[in-house]
Amino acid sequence: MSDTIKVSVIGASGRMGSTVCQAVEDAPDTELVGRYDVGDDLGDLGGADVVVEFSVPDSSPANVAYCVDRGVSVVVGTTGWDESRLETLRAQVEQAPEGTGVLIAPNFAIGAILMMSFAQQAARFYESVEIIELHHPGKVDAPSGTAARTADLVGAAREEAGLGDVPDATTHDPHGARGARVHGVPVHSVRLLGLVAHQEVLLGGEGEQLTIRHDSFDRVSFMPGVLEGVRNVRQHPGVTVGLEHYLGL
Ligand SMILES: NC(=O)C1=CN([C@@H]2O[C@H](COP(=O)(O)OP(=O)(O)OC[C@H]3O[C@@H](n4cnc5c(N)ncnc54)[C@H](O)[C@@H]3O)[C@@H](O)[C@H]2O)C=CC1
Ligand SMILES: O=C(O)C1=N[C@H](C(=O)O)C[C@H](O)C1
Repeated sequence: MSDTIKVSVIGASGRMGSTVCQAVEDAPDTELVGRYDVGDDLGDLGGADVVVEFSVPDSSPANVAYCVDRGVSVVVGTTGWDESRLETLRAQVEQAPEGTGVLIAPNFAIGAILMMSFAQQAARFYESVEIIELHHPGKVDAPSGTAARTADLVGAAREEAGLGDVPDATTHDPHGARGARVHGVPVHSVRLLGLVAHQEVLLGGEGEQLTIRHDSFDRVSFMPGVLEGVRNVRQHPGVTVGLEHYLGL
């Protein structure tokens, strides 16, 4: 392997993809060799060592499979990777050339990764928990991948601690005002002009509340994490979910 990592970006015209192209061009140890967006022939992926994929939930699995089939490791930021999609991907990676790695990260911002970890740690101490995620109105998926992952981590920690359902007397909710339930955790999605990506985890106990909040004010907040993924994905063969596994968290 040479020192410079050749990187192609799929979804390169999008909000995230274009920011990633700039970050790859600016970093001293990466070279941008391909930009692909909807309708483009992925061809030989520009001869990339690593592909970064930020497209849409319904297209991401096919894009990632294309790379994996060719033994090209992928850093995936696109959301929507539920357990059944992950299972299919794991089977594809098993058939791929040895050493192929895929990193699927619902959120690359260090603060968001810490927020999820803190929420997971705190979950067993509180009877009540709710998640509020707030994003720009251009976002196509709800709840956010970060909120879904946080709810999974918190829900699993609650189960392990023997906590039951969150206390909630609601019996009449004709408009769905109590939000969605993900792994038993109420999740509320806000879409508002001016926002980028924000989340609060509210934990409530008798006479107290703990609020864990993270804000991404700019998409540059995701770039150190994306580059960390690019630099390390080939040393992590197979499928890894969450950048925390590369950070020793
Ligand atoms: N993991 C993370 O840290 C973050 C993840 N995201 C996720 O990244 C994804 C993209 O977000 P944005 O950039 O804001 O969306 P966007 O809508 O600005 O960009 C998506 C791009 O993908 C392209 N595209 C659509 N279908 C395609 C296909 N079949 N092949 C190649 N390109 C295709 C679109 O033309 C567009 O240019 C979303 O799933 C979002 O939730 C967003 C921010 C951070
Ligand atoms: O679409 C976005 O913008 C974001 N998507 C990811 C998600 O769904 O969690 C990460 C971050 O919240 C920004």
